[in-house]
Amino acid sequence: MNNEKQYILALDQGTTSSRAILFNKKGEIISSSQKEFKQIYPKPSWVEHDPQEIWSTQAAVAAESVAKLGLNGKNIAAIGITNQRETTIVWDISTNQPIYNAIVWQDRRTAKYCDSLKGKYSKIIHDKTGLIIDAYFSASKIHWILENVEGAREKAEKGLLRFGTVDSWLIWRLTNGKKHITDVTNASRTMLFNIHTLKWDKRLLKIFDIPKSMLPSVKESSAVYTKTATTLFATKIPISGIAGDQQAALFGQMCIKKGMIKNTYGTGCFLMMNTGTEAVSSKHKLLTTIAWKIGDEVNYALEGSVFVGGAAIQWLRDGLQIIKKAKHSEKIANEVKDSGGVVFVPALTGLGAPYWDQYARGTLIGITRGTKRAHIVRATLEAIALQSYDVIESMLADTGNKAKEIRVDGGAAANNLLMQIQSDITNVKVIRTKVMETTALGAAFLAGLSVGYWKNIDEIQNIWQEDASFEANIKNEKRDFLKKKWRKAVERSFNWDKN
Ligand SMILES: Nc1ncnc2c1ncn2[C@@H]1O[C@H](COP(=O)(O)OP(=O)(O)O)[C@@H](O)[C@H]1O
Ligand SMILES: O=P(O)(O)OC[C@H](O)CO
Repeated sequence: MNNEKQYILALDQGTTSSRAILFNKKGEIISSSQKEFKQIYPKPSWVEHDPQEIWSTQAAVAAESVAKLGLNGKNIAAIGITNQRETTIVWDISTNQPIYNAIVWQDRRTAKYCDSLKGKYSKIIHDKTGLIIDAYFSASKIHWILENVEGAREKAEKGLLRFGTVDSWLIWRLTNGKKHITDVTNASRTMLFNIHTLKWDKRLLKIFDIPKSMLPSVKESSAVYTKTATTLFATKIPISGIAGDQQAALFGQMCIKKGMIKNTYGTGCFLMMNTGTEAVSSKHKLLTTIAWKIGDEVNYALEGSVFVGGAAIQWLRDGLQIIKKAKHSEKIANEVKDSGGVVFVPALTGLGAPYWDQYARGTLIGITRGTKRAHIVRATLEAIALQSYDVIESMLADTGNKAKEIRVDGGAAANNLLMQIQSDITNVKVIRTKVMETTALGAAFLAGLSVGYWKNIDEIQNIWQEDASFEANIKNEKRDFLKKKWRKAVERSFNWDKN
């Protein structure tokens, strides 16, 4: 193998776009391509994607990222796959066609069905899967397809249907229908997988009435699973890493030791803490999930998601129209030294972890005649940090750990003031990584490890680099004051939309 001309190709299939990124040995991006695809909203609260478009955009960016540097398949040492999680695709192996659109993780059509399971099954499902019963996860979406797509149930009983999260679907296509596999991280988001035994769970399959023949075989996150067919690239390339996008980001941030935390500030904020080889059951409504399995060792994580993170800044821009660009929020918020008593709870779509109140609504409170635009913008940055703090505090309470640092990435992590506020409020050092594409980087690391592109995790750890760090710089009284006001405001946002 000529190492100088060998790269790792990461396929990052996200909720709004498909990306392909080529990394070199130093973990640097040498090429990338991205294509957005259609969001389909057939009814309020329903969200779908066209699985064929997921595949065609992903294949197109993969080819483009390689071709634009004049490279070809021979220059790719391995492919790593990372993906939007929970999104559910069911296809028919006799036609090789999906029988319905992909039902996206955000889709709420199965909320009532999930509610009907709660009384009887909450504990057993939580004990086995680490998850809280919700329409978010794949199981109820598969159930819906089997119940609502004509002929689906009969086909499933005959063994003709396959289910996959997006990683499985991409691998099915990359191998021309030869491999039906997934990895433990994606399996752990289906609500059908026992995260302790690492097996599909018979009882859960019965509860959701799903035949086992539909499910992929479950692999570790870093291993040579198969090679690509020669349709996309003329050469057969090993596929050797798979992880759901938040888990891949945790790995890309090299949060490999127990207690390490990452926060991705995108539309929402996705927080994860590595809990080592122990699956910690949360007392604060966080999810327990598999971080990765490498060799025989499984690492677990606690996860908490904040629904509205950077999206609060989008709302200032597009809804209130008090800023022109997201990045202006930093300069404007810096015009004032604090929010002047204004607190904003951006519960625009309810509140996620650790509150889980779907009826909470946005609450802007503490306004006086002296309130200016800058106070509201600053309160919005504070809100992103305070929501993240709530999740981190829950993680620390669940584990008894002390946080040494928080590693951050995502679009809004570019905002230095937000990062400073995060450190001030949490009283923990915040470290922004140099390669902000940590999700793709994580998938590349997992793929590169199993083909020997990188020798071991120690070698990868030396690649990970910090861009900037932020240390807490406020007095305890001010921190306590901010938290106290925040709690008061959050309470006022609860249940607002309930009759
Ligand atoms: N400088 C900034 N300050 C604050 N928020 C920002 C900044 N730049 C981008 N954002 C916010 O970050 C989000 C985009 O981040 P990104 O990681 O691309 O999100 P996603 O992957 O969820 O689409 C948007 O919600 C945007 O409002
Ligand atoms: O595609 P993203 O980055 O919005 O991530 C989606 C998550 O995996 C959903 O759980």
